[in-house]
Amino acid sequence: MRDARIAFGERLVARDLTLEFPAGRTTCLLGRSGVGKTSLLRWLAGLLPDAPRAQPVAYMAQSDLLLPWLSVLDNVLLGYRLRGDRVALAAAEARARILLAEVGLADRLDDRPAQLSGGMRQRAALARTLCEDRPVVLMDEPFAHLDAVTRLELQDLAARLLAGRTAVLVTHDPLEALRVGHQIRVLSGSPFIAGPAIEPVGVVPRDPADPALLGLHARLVAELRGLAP
Ligand SMILES: Nc1ncnc2c1ncn2[C@@H]1O[C@H](COP(=O)(O)OP(=O)(O)OP(=O)(O)O)[C@@H](O)[C@H]1O
Repeated sequence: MRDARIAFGERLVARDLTLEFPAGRTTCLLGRSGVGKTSLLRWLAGLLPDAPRAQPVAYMAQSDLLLPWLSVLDNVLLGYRLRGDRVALAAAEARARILLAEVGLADRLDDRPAQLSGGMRQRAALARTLCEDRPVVLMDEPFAHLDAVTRLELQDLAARLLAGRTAVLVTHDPLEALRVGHQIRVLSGSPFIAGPAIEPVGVVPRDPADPALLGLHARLVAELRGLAP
């Protein structure tokens, strides 16, 4: 994005914003609550009035946006159903079943979203996003509300499935950014600016016990604590 402006009426979230999201890589966005992370994702998705029309993206919003009257499996396949491509739908169904097994919902395919816990709904939403075969994937706190072990497992899964795609992932967790991000940007200020790109070494998903990661984690936490909310 180049010289972009993000605003809601008088409220200026960002101006003259130039950011690069390397192709085929995952960029993680960190920043205090309210700084403008979701707004940036929505801008990238072409969902804000000032934003240019974007190419089709897979977008995982902060709320799971599952349709209550559809089963878990049908929710994951919703995009394919709406596009009405029967051939793509048949192929996607096999992929959806595998993904739902990988997020631990193999025995919940026929449940309605209301029958799931919050974390399960989030896992279903994650499966739906990853099932959409799109080159650009935008994810807003995809692993919030999950227990620590599930969170690590799904970070691994997402890192594997996002390989080769251009992904932008918003998170509040610096360690998560360090595990799955090829590039990390910290947003701060109002209107916000993005700090320099941090590019941890090693392949993703990185080992959370890697001492180099823990050093960077301490640095990121200190940086975030120093920022005004
Ligand atoms: N639809 C909207 N109308 C008016 N103001 C909005 C709208 N959406 C966001 N804002 C404002 O834009 C600013 C950035 O909000 P945004 O949701 O992008 O922050 P965030 O960094 O994603 O926060 P959080 O981490 O809490 O989700 C906030 O001041 C918010 O009030």
